[in-house]
Amino acid sequence: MYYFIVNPNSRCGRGQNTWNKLEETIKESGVEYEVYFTEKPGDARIYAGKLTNGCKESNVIVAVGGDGTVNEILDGLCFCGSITLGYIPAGSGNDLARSLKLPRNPVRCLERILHPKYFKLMDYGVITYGDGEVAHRRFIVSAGIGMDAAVCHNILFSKSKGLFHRLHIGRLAYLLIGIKQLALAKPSKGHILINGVQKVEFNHVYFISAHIHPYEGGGFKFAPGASFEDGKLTVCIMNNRKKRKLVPVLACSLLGMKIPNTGIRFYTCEEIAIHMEHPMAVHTDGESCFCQKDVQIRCISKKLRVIV
Ligand SMILES: Nc1ncnc2c1ncn2[C@@H]1O[C@H](COP(=O)(O)OP(=O)(O)OP(=O)(O)O)[C@@H](O)[C@H]1O
Repeated sequence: MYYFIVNPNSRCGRGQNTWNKLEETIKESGVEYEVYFTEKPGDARIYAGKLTNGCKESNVIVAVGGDGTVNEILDGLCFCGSITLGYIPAGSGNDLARSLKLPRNPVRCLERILHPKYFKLMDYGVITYGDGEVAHRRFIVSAGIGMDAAVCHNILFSKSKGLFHRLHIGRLAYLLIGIKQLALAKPSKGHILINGVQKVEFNHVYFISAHIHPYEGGGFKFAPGASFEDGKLTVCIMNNRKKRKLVPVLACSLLGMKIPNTGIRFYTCEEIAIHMEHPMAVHTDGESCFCQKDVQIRCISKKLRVIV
């Protein structure tokens, strides 16, 4: 059985257009399917939970939307039966699709899902945060604290996002908001604890992101070495006394060029605890986890079966 969970509002309405293009092909294929449309944030998580809770059958859950929709679905999944995830990108950033090199044409993506040849057992991450009531949230692409998350928060609440998408210059919105956040960003002191044993202190951290996949923020290749099959997080730490040194790092990440090694450090680990002296914005797959001083992030190895 195929269950499609569609965010009709992803990329300011593109999700609905994408679904309209897909539906005819699905009907023609004769497969058994059901479709669920999200109406608000959180719906995809609820649908994914209801569809998989206690289910022992072999089902395919197909996300139609952006990285945020896949994030919610992954977060809601119950891994009790044989669950396979399919993804048809219809978002703004589409970092997961970029990493998996999925076809841009949604019908071609659908055909791969209806006639799958390749599956991958993929890692995912879990971020834990909160002082009183501790929250856990899964992520598929990356989670981070600091400037990158502030950009995500800004995009989520930006009024001009819709206009940029209607003009087909959505990536420009990310870039402009990124430049604004870079201008506003204030570094923090902080430290990390890698795999519970290695402590590293930092004096001027702008952001720390932990990656399962190399890209985040709509095409910034912050973690070129990240692999979704190694059971490890690639952690990227932007730490520099001079803010201007971050500009070439950000430019090279966006252009997919080799990142200069001044101001950026990488670690590979199964888990990391991050402490910042000041509360900073936190994101998972571009979705807000508010502002936090402490977060723990770990990698769950090869648990998610995905059609690629
Ligand atoms: N019907 C809906 N109306 C408004 N928001 C929704 C709806 N369904 C889901 N959402 C929320 O929309 C947000 C963004 O969704 P999604 O990630 O799919 O699209 P996007 O932001 O355009 O793409 P990307 O994350 O790749 O940049 C998520 O936070 C999700 O919870």
